Amino acid sequence: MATTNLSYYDKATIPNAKPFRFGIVVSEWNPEITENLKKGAIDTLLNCGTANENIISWDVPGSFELVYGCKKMIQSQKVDAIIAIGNVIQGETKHFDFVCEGVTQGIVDLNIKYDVPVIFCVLTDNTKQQSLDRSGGKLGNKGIECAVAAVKMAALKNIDRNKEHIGF
Ligand SMILES: Nc1c(NC[C@H](O)[C@H](O)[C@H](O)CO)[nH]c(=O)[nH]c1=O
Ligand SMILES: CC(=O)[C@@H](O)COP(=O)(O)O
Repeated sequence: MATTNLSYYDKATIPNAKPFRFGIVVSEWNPEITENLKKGAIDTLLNCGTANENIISWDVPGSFELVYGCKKMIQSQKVDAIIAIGNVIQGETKHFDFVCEGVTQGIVDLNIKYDVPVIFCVLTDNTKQQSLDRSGGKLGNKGIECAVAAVKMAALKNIDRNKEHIGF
């Protein structure tokens, strides 16, 4: 059964994003999809109070390189959360499986190793239509969903700071 719409959120349930700085790492494979995911994410971060100058975005060649790009961003930038954006579409061979497995486990590993939440915004679809439907189509935009997750996780990361300062 197809998923529910990915784009609905209630701002009242989301911490104020003003204090936070966000990283976005974007795969250049399937740019028609990943650029829409990126736009949805940025629009949502701004709508939740993030200052434009507090969003830093890097591109990497493919979803498999998202792991290294996120690691490099964690090591060199002061960010409160990172959104890893990619789109892997099934081809003729098992390559899809290995790319998806690699980026998935790699992002899990980053969340374990470092104290910066990395949000999994990678569409792993059987067809391009499934990707279109989830990047601004009839099922919404996963970039919006992941930006909301990034704001909530940034607040959790800073839970020990003054609570009213981060909107609890
Ligand atoms: N087929 C897709 C790829 N493949 C490229 C890999 O991500 C990687 O860049 C390459 O194996 C070199 O290390 N990447 C996607 O993001 N989406 C695809 O559909
Ligand atoms: C999903 C992919 O990795 C893309 O490179 C398609 O690969 P293939 O058609 O060779 O399986």
